[in-house]
Amino acid sequence: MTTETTGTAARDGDSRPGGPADSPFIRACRRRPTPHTPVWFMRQAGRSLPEYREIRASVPMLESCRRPELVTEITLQPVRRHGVDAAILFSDIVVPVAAAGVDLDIVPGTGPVVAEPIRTAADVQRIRPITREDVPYVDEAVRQLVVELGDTPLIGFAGAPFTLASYLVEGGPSRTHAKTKALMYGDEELWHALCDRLAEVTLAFLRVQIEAGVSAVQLFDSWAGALSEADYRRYVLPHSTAVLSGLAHAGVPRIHFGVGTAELLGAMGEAGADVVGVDWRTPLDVATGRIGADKAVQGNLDPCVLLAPWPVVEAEVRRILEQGRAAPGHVFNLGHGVLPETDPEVLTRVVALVHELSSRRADQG
Ligand SMILES: Cc1c2[nH]c(c1CCC(=O)O)Cc1[nH]c(c(CCC(=O)O)c1C)Cc1[nH]c(c(CCC(=O)O)c1C)Cc1[nH]c(c(CCC(=O)O)c1C)C2
Repeated sequence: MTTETTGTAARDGDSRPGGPADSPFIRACRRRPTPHTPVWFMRQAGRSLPEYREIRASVPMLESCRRPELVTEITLQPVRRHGVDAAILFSDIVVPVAAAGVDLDIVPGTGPVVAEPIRTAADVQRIRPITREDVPYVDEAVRQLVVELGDTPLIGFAGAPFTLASYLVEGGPSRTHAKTKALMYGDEELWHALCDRLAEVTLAFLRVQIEAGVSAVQLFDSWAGALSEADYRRYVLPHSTAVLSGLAHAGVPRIHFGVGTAELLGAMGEAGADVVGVDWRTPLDVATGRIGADKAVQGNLDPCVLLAPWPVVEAEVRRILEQGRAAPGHVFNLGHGVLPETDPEVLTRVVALVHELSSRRADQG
């Protein structure tokens, strides 16, 4: 496939049988009928896979995100092993922020750690706007992957302004997001300036991935569930809307995900999503009632259930498929990322089970 044919305009009308745009995953995102319920797993590339641990043993996390040949290999691993319906680019939400000039590292066993946290207007100015030249390795990896994946769609992603702001203001992972909220409530102008800048970086990063050929994008606002709906609407929604509505004409479905967001599901849909990710706390039929019939849902198996005996896993998969029927489109996934201690064979079995149960139902009409 040439560069021209992977462009947005071509993909928009590209629903030729067999192409990624006609895959069960993209069809479900667009609320079209599918031969089976598509399934992929957040954090499907990662420490649950021995082949991933082997590659990463000698390469630090951020460096592995900057080496296209490693990104390609790691992204493909779960597709080969599990037969999932979509690949997700191997990267991290802090990759574009590092490219924007923020000094940070991803520390094993901890996560992102920022050398000098962002807490003043001058700090915000240290976050530069980015272009493709700042993330050439992402552009290159996506182009390689689109060729390697053939008919399997590739999901691009980025962190949403609130979740990124939390790492930048706290300086690292936080349970309470206390410093972030103190800044948000204490200096609303500075808060919005920070989120404006992060929305700009995020939008640019997603556009690079779309130009390079990803078939869908997911905006991770993992920690938005820390806020009330009123505060979410006031402090966060405008910025996530700037990102998602900025991609309204990009021709790819937009997935919006967070954890603990039962009260925010309606607002997260309003931000301009085609698909809303739901964690395990809200049944998919209830979630659909909150999100509305004009959006698909993604989720929502509790990642901890994968550590239980198989009959428990099987019963939960059946329940979620059943409740997912209330939605106009359902992408099966976990409610959050795969835990490192998960047996990868269980993931493979879940993919087969989702396909088997849902295609039997499709056969019956
Ligand atoms: C595999 C991995 C990643 N990031 C980190 C790791 C662990 C590094 C290691 O192997 O040591 C550090 C890494 N990066 C981050 C964390 C979380 C730290 C915390 O608890 O705050 C860790 C351990 C921050 C991060 N990073 C990400 C999020 C949003 C998703 C989520 O909520 O889990 C968040 C919050 C996105 C992310 N990060 C990653 C992906 C890969 C694609 C896939 O899903 O297969 C994705 C989508 C990759």
